Amino acid sequence: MSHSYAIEEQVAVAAVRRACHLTSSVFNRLVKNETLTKGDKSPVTVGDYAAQAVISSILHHAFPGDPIVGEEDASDLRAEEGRVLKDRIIELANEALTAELGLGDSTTWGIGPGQEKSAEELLDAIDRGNHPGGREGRMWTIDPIDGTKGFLRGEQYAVCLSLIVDAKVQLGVIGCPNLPVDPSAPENGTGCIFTAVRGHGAQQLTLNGSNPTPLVIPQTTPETLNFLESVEAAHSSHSFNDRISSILNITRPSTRMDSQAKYCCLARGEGGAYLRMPTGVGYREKIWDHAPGQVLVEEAGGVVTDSRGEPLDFGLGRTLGENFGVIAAGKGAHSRVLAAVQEALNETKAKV
Ligand SMILES: Nc1ncnc2c1ncn2[C@@H]1O[C@H](COP(=O)(O)O)[C@@H](OP(=O)(O)O)[C@H]1O
Ligand SMILES: [Mg+2]
Ligand SMILES: [Mg+2]
Ligand SMILES: [Mg+2]
Repeated sequence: MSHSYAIEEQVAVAAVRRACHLTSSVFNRLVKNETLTKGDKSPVTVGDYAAQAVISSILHHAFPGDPIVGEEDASDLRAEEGRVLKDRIIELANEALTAELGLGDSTTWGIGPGQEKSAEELLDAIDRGNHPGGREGRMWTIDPIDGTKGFLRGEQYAVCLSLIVDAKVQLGVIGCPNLPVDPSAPENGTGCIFTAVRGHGAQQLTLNGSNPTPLVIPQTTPETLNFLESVEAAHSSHSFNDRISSILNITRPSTRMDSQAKYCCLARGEGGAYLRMPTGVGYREKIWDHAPGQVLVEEAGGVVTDSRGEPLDFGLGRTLGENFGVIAAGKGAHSRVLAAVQEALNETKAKV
């Protein structure tokens, strides 16, 4: 029997719950100057920084020796111009670390409610996410807000955490505060957590940690297959997906959604395939954007590969290396989508 990672899962779910509490409460209070534009032109908010500080602090308490590959770093906050932003982040992180969320008496693993931390401790917690990644040993990935653009629009985003051991994702936890608990009754409320442990299945919980429901991707027929894709046209090629839809005679329009909520929806049978093909050359996909989603979909019975049909390699560092895109789908659908993708790629090559 494979390792159950029971303590890791408990700590990871608690950390994601605290971070989701933070991001959903900050959204309505977010003011104009609380968002920065990073060097790569992408946005980052006080919510991203504070959520990484919270998750990293909880992981450090429970597993002090484990390295972390986190999206954000605190260098902009340590500069004098970052003072106001920093003070706000410290306030938000401490609010989330000390909140009574009904996680029980969990002082042993530091899942709180804990003590307030100093600014220096919280900036250091953010910067502990600077691990370069690699092929050996245990490491966590944190994407404190995946789909920051969706978060800013009030649409989908996800708080994403994974544990990678010797380049294999063993545990994935994804919190989706804005995702309907029951897709067939969206009026019944939003807020879900998805968890998966390799060899032990995938499940959905409510945001307060209750109602565990096992997830299995249903069979799709040509009539029910459709694509999940990014909202942002710069993140994946919409026109390529249209081409694949037409090769496969798919008439249902693609469902556009930000973040790894796409992997979560796929895992619970909303949408038959997630296709993310590069829009140009040069961008390398980050491991924190795919690690928890990959184990979740695989444990729900699906398949995740690149456009060559190769598994994603989480042992290359902070990125997945040269970008061959991502195809995630249920078992039957995956081979059909992969064949169509390869056909479309060959057509393009033949034209050049
Ligand atoms: N040119 C590009 N191609 C593909 N992904 C990109 C990209 N630029 C940014 N991204 C990534 O796309 C993620 C969002 O994916 P999606 O479009 O599925 O919502 C971003 O995560 P963050 O929002 O965490 O920064 C970012 O890492
Ligand atoms: Mg980002
Ligand atoms: Mg991301
Ligand atoms: Mg992010």
